Amino acid sequence: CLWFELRPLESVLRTLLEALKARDTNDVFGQPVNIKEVPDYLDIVSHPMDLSTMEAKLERREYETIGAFEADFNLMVNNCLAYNRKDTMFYRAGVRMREQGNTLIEQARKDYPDLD
Ligand SMILES: CCOC(=O)c1ccc2c(c1)NC(=O)[C@@H](C)N2
Repeated sequence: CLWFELRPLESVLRTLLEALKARDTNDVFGQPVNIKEVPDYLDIVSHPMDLSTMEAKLERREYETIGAFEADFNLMVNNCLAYNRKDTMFYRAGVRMREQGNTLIEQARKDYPDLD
């Protein structure tokens, strides 16, 4: 439809974001980490990132390329792997999200090289 043609990047990133949300089955990446619940989080993570924040940035057209979107995705995953111990559900969810997300994002970069 016309919308996709006028803003192909926004359309591709929205589709990517929905696919990432669908793979977040434990819903650990959907919202910012709750600092009241995890008081030492900011001692270790200087730049928090989550899928809802990425969605807000997308809506505000803050991503100019697929690569810029990928950078926030990597930040989100690396924060998770840095904060959580290896023997936690959170850490395993981070490894799985990294694997599944990288596959989705790299495919989008191949399908839409002019958007990267
Ligand atoms: C209601 C308590 O929620 C949490 O403790 C919590 C909730 C979500 C989390 C998280 C912790 N830690 C994380 O590293 C990221 C990936 N997600």
